[in-house]
Amino acid sequence: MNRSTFFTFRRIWLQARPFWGQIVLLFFLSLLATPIALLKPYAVKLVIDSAFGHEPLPVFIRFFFAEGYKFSFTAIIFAAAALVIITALAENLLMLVNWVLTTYTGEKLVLHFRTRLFNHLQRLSLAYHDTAGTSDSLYRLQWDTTGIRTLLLGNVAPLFSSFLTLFAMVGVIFFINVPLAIIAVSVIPPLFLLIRYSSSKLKKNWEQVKDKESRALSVLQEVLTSLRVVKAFGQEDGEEERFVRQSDTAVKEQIKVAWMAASFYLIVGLVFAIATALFIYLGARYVQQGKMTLGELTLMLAYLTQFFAPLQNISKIITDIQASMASIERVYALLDKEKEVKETSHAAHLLTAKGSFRFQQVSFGYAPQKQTLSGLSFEIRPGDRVGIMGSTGSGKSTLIGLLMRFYDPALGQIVLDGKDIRDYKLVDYRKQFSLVLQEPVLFSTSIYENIKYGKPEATETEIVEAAKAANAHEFILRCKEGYHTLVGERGMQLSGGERQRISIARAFIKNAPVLILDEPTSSLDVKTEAQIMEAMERLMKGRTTFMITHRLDTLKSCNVVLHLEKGQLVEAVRDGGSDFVEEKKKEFAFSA
Ligand SMILES: Nc1ncnc2c1ncn2[C@@H]1O[C@H](COP(=O)(O)OP(=O)(O)OP(=O)(O)O)[C@@H](O)[C@H]1O
Repeated sequence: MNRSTFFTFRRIWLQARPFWGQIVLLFFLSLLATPIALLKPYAVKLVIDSAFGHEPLPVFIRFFFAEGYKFSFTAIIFAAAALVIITALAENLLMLVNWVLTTYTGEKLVLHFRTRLFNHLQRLSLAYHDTAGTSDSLYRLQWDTTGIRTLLLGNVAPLFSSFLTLFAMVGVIFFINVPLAIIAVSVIPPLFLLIRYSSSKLKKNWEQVKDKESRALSVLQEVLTSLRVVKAFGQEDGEEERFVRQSDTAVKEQIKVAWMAASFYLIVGLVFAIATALFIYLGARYVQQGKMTLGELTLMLAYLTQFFAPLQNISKIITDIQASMASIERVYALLDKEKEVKETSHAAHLLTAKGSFRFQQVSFGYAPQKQTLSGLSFEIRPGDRVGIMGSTGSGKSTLIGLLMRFYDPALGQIVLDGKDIRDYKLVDYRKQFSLVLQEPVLFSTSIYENIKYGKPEATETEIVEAAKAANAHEFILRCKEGYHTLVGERGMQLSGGERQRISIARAFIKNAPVLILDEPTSSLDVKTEAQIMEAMERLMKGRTTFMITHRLDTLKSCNVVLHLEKGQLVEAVRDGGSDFVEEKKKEFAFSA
């Protein structure tokens, strides 16, 4: 085991801390399997050597019989039959307890690991998610996390008990016959060399399989979440082909792994067969020469199979461990990704901000070599209504991303109420914002729950008030189940205007001092837009508002206008909104 594998094992063991008790108990239960395995073939030896032959009964069986019955034929075959039943009963009882405890511990272990990853994923920066995409994270969350169950319960615990059974078997067969035992044990060194060689290769292949499978899943996810576009462009067959192509590469990798594992087992089987052949040849000679009884040979042969069983188990488990380790390492690779926006050690609590912002020479780029925003400086007072305009790709959404601390500036600083925003607790800071997007995001639950999302402790009266303020109450009452109507995945069962009104109600109920509006009416018809603008006017009152818009008329209601081009602030106008807009209108008419 190299250093990094050892380190990963240590992390896994620490991760499983709440379940140490159960894991250790499972381990002890598995130890009971060894004496049972040793007792199982003993009944046949009793019948051959003691019932038909003249060997005395072993002490531990003689103990159960009255003096006169110790050597009778009936007593011996009765003892053999009883031994079969008792060992079978013990074996099955053990299996039952093992099964239940393994399922319980395994499911809890995975859930615990999955929750930790989910928690981390939600806090990873948007920059990470934008680059990695959701399906890879989903695959790691759903499939790779199960590696911890397979490793600790399906691999490591059985590995220990297999080793113990192996040692016990070695002891027993050496006790019965030394030369035969040497033949049996001679398979161990070549077997371990083989395991060492193939397990490192298998691990690399398993990593490839996981990677390819996660890519195939990403095609599925992309298509299922964009079905409208796929259907509209009649691309169903094309997408199917893309899915099959991606899945095919995963299948090819799987086949490679299967080939490697199967060839490995083939060689292992061959090694065992050669040892067994030698064993039978020598054993038969010993019986012929009277050096051992037939019962002993039968018992040795049974032990030989039982000696090979843990060895076979060990080789299988060590190769299986590679798959679990590949999965777990993928999970840890995600857990090790630093949350990009971090609080400073002295981050302060913030209850309700006044809402004044200052950008000081702020620069930012998604990639280190390319600046998306450069040297932005401006000042916003509490209650300002800030319109952000600029051509597409000029950096408006990026500016909002920085404002909400989805990203941190590479240079410069953003100050809220006189303090760098990095010096506030992140949770408190984000509570200062309400967000209304062009494409409102709703969750697949009821209208009621979607509004409540803005304030989980809200009462029913507050929810209805918020809906009224958002001009949403009437349409909600017209829905079949009123506030308890389900909105479908991402709110798809509602119209764009209805979704927007719910998202405004959600912003109302949050009652945050800063409001972000990202072109909230640009995808609506004129009548709906008027109703929504009216609700929005109410929402903006008394809050610092940042509004991204391409519409010059919307800018008229703003007292500050920021004009971005190519990541730079080309104009910042205060209290000249109308004149500025008229000027721009002329400019655009001229350039058109
Ligand atoms: N997650 C991202 N990773 C890398 N580059 C990005 C990312 N998001 C945006 N960009 C790039 O940053 C630049 C500014 O994008 P941004 O979305 O801020 O512009 P915008 O002004 O809001 O555009 P639009 O009006 O079209 O929405 C663009 O060149 C864009 O390609």
